[in-house]
Amino acid sequence: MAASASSTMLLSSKSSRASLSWKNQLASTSAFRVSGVTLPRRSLRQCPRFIIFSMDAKPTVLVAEKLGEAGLKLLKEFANVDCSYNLSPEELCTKISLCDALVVRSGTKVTREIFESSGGRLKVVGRAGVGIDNVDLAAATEHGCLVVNAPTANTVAAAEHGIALLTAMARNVAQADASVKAGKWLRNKYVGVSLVGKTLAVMGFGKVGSEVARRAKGLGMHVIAHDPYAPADRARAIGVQLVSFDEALASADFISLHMPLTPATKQILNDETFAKMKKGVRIVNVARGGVIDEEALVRALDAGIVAQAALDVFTVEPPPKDSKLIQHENVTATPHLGASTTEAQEGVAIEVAEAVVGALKGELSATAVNAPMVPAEVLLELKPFVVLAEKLGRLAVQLVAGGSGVKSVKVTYGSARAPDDLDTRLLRAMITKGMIEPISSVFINLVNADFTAKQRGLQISEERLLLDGSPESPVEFIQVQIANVESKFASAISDSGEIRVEGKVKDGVPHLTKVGSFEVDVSLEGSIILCSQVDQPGMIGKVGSVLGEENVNVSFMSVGRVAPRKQAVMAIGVDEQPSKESLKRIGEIPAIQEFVYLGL
Ligand SMILES: NC(=O)c1ccc[n+]([C@@H]2O[C@H](COP(=O)([O-])OP(=O)(O)OC[C@H]3O[C@@H](n4cnc5c(N)ncnc54)[C@H](O)[C@@H]3O)[C@@H](O)[C@H]2O)c1
Ligand SMILES: O=C(O)[C@H](O)COP(=O)(O)O
Repeated sequence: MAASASSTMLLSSKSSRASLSWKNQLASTSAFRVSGVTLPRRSLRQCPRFIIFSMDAKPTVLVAEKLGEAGLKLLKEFANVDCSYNLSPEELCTKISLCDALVVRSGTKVTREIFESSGGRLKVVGRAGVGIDNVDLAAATEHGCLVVNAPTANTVAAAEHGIALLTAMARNVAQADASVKAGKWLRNKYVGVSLVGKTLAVMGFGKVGSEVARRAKGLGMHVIAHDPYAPADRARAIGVQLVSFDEALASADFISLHMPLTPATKQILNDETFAKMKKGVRIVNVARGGVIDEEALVRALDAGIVAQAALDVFTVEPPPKDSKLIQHENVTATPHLGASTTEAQEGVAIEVAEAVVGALKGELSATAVNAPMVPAEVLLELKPFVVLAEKLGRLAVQLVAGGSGVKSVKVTYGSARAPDDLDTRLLRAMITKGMIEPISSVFINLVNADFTAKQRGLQISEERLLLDGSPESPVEFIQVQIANVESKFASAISDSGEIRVEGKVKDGVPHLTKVGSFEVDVSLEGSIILCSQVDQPGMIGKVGSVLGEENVNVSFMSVGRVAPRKQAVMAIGVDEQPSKESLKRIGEIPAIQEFVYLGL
């Protein structure tokens, strides 16, 4: 098999200029990285197509917002880096078709138009921070683009800023500072409130929320938290009680917001919920502006329900200059500074650069936002089965008669592993890839496999068959069945009426071991010819000599039969594609009832 036909990278695109150039370079490359492991070139045939990347190629990374030096250095070691800040949406759309990865902070909207304008070249979006609400994840997934973020490096900075706002608000630091600078000395006006003994409700008890809680306890506050998804024992461990949303609102003197902006949290603080709060409550928001209905907050401030608010984030950033909220005397505002410490920015830059480089190298990222995370050791173990899965998908779909329309696919994994000890997402993605790519122009990868299958109305159900024996190998066999279709090779229809192909990995090489109800054994390394006939002597020789005359090398031959001299299926592995003329001659061999050539 030609290297260029089987080699591309994790997130490549059929139409990508970059992947074409990588493919060209692959032809002269002697080693490849597969999920962090360097493989010799001859291992290519056994590698899943979407996790290979040529170490010689240099992708292009567009850094659209200021990134810490250490991160830039990491990116430059691996890629051509274009730092272009303050691009207009139109300029970004123009540039993106020349880029394999894009790195942003919260200031760039990564819209559907950007993915569409990339022409399939954009493989990775790196968000140098936590929140990915500025990235159209659905569009990224549809375009097979991986989104990675930097979820941990700015946690402490955000928590510290939350505490800074909490204490500054309670003591009117910002307002008092402005008044002193204006030549005033208003000691009575800026009398604050104490924190000790007050109840703080942390809304969203994730990374930042729990760090805020820890620090607030150090200030002597009574801390409660609301988070429908947080484990109670994690809260208990730092002396925080998890409470319902309404209970948090009703009992808090201070509310600090730390949830992501999602459809469920959008404007979660609104007229109705402000009405449930203690009069004189104080609110801190270092999460996202959109979780507060800002007009309702102004009303609540005017009504004295909310005594003060300290806000780092806004629905529109920057907010309009004449915003009533910003201008409100009881509001302290900062320009989205939560993550802006020197330390956090260096950390975030390194975290995102590592994730982007890893993704471009074909490693499955630990910080992937729109793809399942498959740990490296699982990936390594599944590698040969991943190849098998794709090839079975390719075989199965080629056996479908034209006009049948594939709707329902059942995959059975025979395994001695406990059910929760086999992660099949990667295998499912490869079967999907094998089935869809030969019949469409879409390039399938782990990011878009399930989405694309769903979009095409392809239902893939999975079943585990628990086998006796050693669970050393993750999978004993994989069976792919396509229901409710006709086959162009009738013998591929099983006793139960579906097209069925089954395969195993033998000595690291994928083999086809069943077609319909016939047992065969042929290595899935080249392409395959399947013939059906009544079992009789001389058939292998007849077909072999037609192929030999054309110098087509036969790599494997195997005959599966119901019983001696009864119906049989002959599977022939070939290294080269036979000509139409040779295939016609095979079909004309009198004993052959039907045959099909299946490219892999
Ligand atoms: N201002 C800044 O510069 C800055 C810096 C860092 C993070 N952030 C923002 O802070 C927020 C939290 O970041 P994180 O790193 O802690 O994220 P995280 O994912 O660790 O925590 C978010 C928590 O919110 C919880 N949550 C989800 N829906 C909820 C709901 N309806 N009600 C209550 N809780 C809910 C989740 O269960 C999770 O525990 C994000 O919005 C992030 O973008 C802002
Ligand atoms: O979600 C985040 O990480 C913060 O909001 C930080 O955003 P920034 O990278 O734009 O500072």
